Amino acid sequence: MENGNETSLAGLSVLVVDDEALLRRRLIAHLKNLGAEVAGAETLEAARHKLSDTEFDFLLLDIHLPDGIGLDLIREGTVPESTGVVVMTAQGGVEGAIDSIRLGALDYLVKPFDPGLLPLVMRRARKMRQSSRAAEHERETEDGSGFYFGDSLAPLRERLDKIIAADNRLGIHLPPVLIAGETGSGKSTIARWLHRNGPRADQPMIEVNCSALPESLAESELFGSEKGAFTDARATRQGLFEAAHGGTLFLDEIPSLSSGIQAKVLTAIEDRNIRRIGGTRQIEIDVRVIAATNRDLRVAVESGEFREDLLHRLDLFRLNLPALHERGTDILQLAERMLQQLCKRHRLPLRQITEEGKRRMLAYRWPGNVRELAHELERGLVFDDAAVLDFAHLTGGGGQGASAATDPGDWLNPAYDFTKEEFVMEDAINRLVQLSLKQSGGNASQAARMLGVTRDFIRYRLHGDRKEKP
Ligand SMILES: Nc1ncnc2c1ncn2[C@@H]1O[C@H](COP(=O)(O)OP(=O)(O)OP(=O)(O)O)[C@@H](O)[C@H]1O
Repeated sequence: MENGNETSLAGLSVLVVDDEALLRRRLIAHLKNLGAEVAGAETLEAARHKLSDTEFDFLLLDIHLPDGIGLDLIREGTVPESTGVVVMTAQGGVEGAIDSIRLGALDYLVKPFDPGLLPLVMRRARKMRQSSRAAEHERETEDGSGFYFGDSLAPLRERLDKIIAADNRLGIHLPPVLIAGETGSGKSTIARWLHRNGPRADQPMIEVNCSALPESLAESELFGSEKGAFTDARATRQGLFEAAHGGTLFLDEIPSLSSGIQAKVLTAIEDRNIRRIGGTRQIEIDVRVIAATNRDLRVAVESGEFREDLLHRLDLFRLNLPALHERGTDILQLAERMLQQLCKRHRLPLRQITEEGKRRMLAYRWPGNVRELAHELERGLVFDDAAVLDFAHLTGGGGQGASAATDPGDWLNPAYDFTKEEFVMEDAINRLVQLSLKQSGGNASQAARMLGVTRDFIRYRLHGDRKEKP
């Protein structure tokens, strides 16, 4: 499907839902051989679980399942709009196939079929999706994929639309995009949104968590290796830049890459070609790089952890995602939408959040951002029997808790009650450091001067989870 290889499904994820174990295994093995990431489910219920955890590019769906009709997954809205559905029907089941097309399935296959047809069917289905995408994009108010923008992310949405318009004009050699935001604020989700709503939606998007990539493997993973390049290189291996050719490569936590690899990434972006380890040939690539970071890259440049030249190259289109606690009352709308989805997933009646609960949610710092909100809601739903959610435990402080001061000045307020608020000195220091960095525009030296501490102190506080204090 990319790199001119008509049958490759590299970069695509597929869920195969069929209760016939043999056929399911055969399809899974075949799709895996073609490079796809594949999961299987034998019942509707198992499919619901998989679909609620992962967003698949394709759903290969049998119509008759032991616990119901496969099409129910589309009817009940369990299948996200971004997932292309291809229905598998038994001979004579054409009516079901027609029903499924009416419901929005992209294609159908009559059993028994040759699994070799799958790449062709998927390519055709993706083409159909692409042509309806422009209209879909127009229709989307918030976001068809469940991403909630709200008022606070309206400027971000505008910026995304501008990037997509520029991408549509350019077609090839799309400039890199940098997404900055605290952990759990939605960087990966926005990267996927951009890919799915842009002109490369029918091409692969490959996601790499750079912090999980051991340094020894990073180069071969990203750029590939020729046979014999090193002891274990028994065959030529394509790197992820090549695998993402024509599509998007998402480099999450990009500052985790070593300086040497950062330099290679810069060359790949600038020269639009790569060289595999042990290879002499330059291989042309057309990859849109989206990089994400939860760190202030200017601070990382100052401390020598990030290459300034790469920052300049990436910083052309920057998307800053605000922390959840900066999103005002949007947090309540987001929580309500997530609650609806969770209740549906756990088959629970819809629960309301009390006024007090809302107040607590607005006051809380949410250090884990939207991810933490999702966990809190799920915890409340699954472990609390109460008919309403009031988030009483959020007042417990717990270091980064709700009722701690919302700005450091509160600690100096005579009304501030240290016995009730469970004041945590570490938290206070970290927040002072964050505040000074914010006011100095991320300049660690200036922030250090403001607080009367050394620059190292700021640095160690920023990366305290990875390095010891001085
Ligand atoms: N605006 C949003 N609307 C709906 N869901 C969201 C939104 N933002 C984030 N989420 C959800 O919050 C969770 C965390 O988002 P995501 O993984 O994109 O964050 P991240 O910034 O990439 O995190 P990390 O820094 O840890 O990589 C995901 O489950 C995502 O679906």
